[in-house]
Amino acid sequence: MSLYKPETVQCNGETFSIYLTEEELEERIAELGKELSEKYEGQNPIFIGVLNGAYIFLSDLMRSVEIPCEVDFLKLSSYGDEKVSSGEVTDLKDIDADIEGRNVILVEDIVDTGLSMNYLLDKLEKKNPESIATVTLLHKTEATHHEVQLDYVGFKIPTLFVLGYGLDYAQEGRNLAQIYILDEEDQENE
Ligand SMILES: O=P(O)(O)OC[C@H]1O[C@H](OP(=O)(O)OP(=O)(O)O)[C@H](O)[C@@H]1O
Ligand code: HPA
Repeated sequence: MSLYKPETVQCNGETFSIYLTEEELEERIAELGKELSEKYEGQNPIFIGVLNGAYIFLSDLMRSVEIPCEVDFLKLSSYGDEKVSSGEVTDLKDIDADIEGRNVILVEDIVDTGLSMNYLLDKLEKKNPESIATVTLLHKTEATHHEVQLDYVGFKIPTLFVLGYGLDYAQEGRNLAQIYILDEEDQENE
């Protein structure tokens, strides 16, 4: 299979450079899968992926987990076509599964301001699961100003816009096989 992984990429007129390679992603996701397999042995956890961004990460993460598990999805939006959060979360789809009494693993592609994760935790806790753990591939540590519980973090990253491996800029770029970052100078000039 050939993967789409150029050194730099133009998206909506802006230039992004490679930040995390396919190998780095694979290695870290295998580690996370191993940790989750050990932690949830015998518990049949349910992974809940947050559409759209988390679909590629979730698919790789689940396939690195070596215990019985299930999956469901919900869908939110707060960025629209912009690089900054609108500050409001729009619910676009709820989960179908009944998670009462279940061990839930909530999977995000990125925690930026923390608004979405904070909102999701509140929403899922009301459904009375046995436990909720959170996993995010990327965490913009210095940008997060909402209170969030983060249990498993793939990579801590700077406050710069990123793209690829499920993450978009105005819906483009999700099919890139690696993570790309906007040049710091370009971001500062905005
Ligand atoms: O921590 P925050 O500032 O809330 O940002 C994180 C959220 O932003 C992105 O979703 P987006 O609203 O862009 O929708 P998408 O997943 O469909 O791209 C991402 O997938 C997270 O859900
Ligand atoms: O840096 C980002 N890139 C893509 N989507 C996002 N959603 C929040 N932050 C980001």
